[in-house]
Amino acid sequence: MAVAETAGMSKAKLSTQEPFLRIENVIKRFGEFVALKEISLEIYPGEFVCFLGPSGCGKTTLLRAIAGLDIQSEGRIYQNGEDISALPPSERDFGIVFQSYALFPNLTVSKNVAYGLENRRMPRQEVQRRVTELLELVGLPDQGDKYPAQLSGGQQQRVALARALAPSPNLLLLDEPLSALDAKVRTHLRHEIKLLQRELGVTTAMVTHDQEEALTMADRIVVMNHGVIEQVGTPEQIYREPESAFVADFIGAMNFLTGEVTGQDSITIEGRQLRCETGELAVGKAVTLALRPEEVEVQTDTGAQDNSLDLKIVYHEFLGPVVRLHLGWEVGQAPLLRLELPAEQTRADSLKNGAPLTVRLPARGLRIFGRGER
Ligand SMILES: Nc1ncnc2c1ncn2[C@@H]1O[C@H](COP(=O)(O)OP(=O)(O)OP(=O)(O)O)[C@@H](O)[C@H]1O
Repeated sequence: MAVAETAGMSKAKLSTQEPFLRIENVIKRFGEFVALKEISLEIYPGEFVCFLGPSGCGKTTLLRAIAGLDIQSEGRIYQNGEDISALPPSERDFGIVFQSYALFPNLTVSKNVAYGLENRRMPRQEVQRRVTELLELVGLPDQGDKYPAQLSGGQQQRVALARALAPSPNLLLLDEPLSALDAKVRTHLRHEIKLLQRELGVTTAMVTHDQEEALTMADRIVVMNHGVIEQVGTPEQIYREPESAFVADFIGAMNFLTGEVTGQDSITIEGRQLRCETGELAVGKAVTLALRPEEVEVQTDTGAQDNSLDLKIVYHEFLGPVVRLHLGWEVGQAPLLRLELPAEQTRADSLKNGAPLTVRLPARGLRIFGRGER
């Protein structure tokens, strides 16, 4: 099925396919406030796409526009080649799961799952067969006669998923489906939803503000901020090649250093010269350098090396498997960099606050953004 092919598909491959969902210049206003500012996006058959961003960035508004629950103020939405821009939700082809399970409390689990099918006047026997199939699919084969209040949060969310999938929609919309659950259940269900989505091959868009959720579940992540899309890419692209300082900061941990361009391959930070590809940037331009903590190298051999800095441990935190070090010029000053080292490879006596540490900032890891972009 399309899913196996879509997972990890390259950009080039994706663009040769017809998108299943095409969002074109969508604007959504609430009075004076513009929640979505000309959003354009294509989602391909069988893809699992996550809308990720901070609170208020517009991800739920975008999902609701796709569902027709909040019609966009401008722009068009096409699903499977059909212009659905003005269709009411009842005439669109999707299943949706909300954060709050939104099950009918007075109906049994089976009746909840059957709800959409009975509305479509499916014959009773067929409804029963489908409900049994769905409950098995979500791992609740024996719970049909219970009421929602008799189930745990995770189980209720499985029922909500079964209900959304019952009419075999071609599009599954998930609005923070896991955020009300405790951490262990969340991680487990994350994996199960992903497996189920692959098995069914249903095109899926999920809203989340949890970057780990997006990184582990999505084929592609749409990073949003203030009503615009900052970047669209595979989890790896988003993590390794952030296109803006916002994305670099929002996904994973990042060190930011302020500096100034001094040549085509050099930058200074606080008077120290670093080798770094600066491309077309003008000499004198103020920039922000970004480097992941795991890209900072501890220099053990003596002798001057490119891009090395003699720093001190300003403070450190023991996190079990790793020790997080905050490094700066002097103890008492704001730290400049942070990095993590495996706890078992670090001697406790070498980790005293104030202890000197020489680190290297490899040129290949340094990303440059214009100052003030964040
Ligand atoms: N019905 C509405 N009336 C007025 N403003 C709204 C309405 N719905 C959303 N907004 C505003 O639009 C912006 C985007 O809201 P949206 O719910 O899409 O954000 P979000 O990214 O999903 O955030 P969160 O993670 O907090 O749910 C917010 O500033 C919100 O206050």
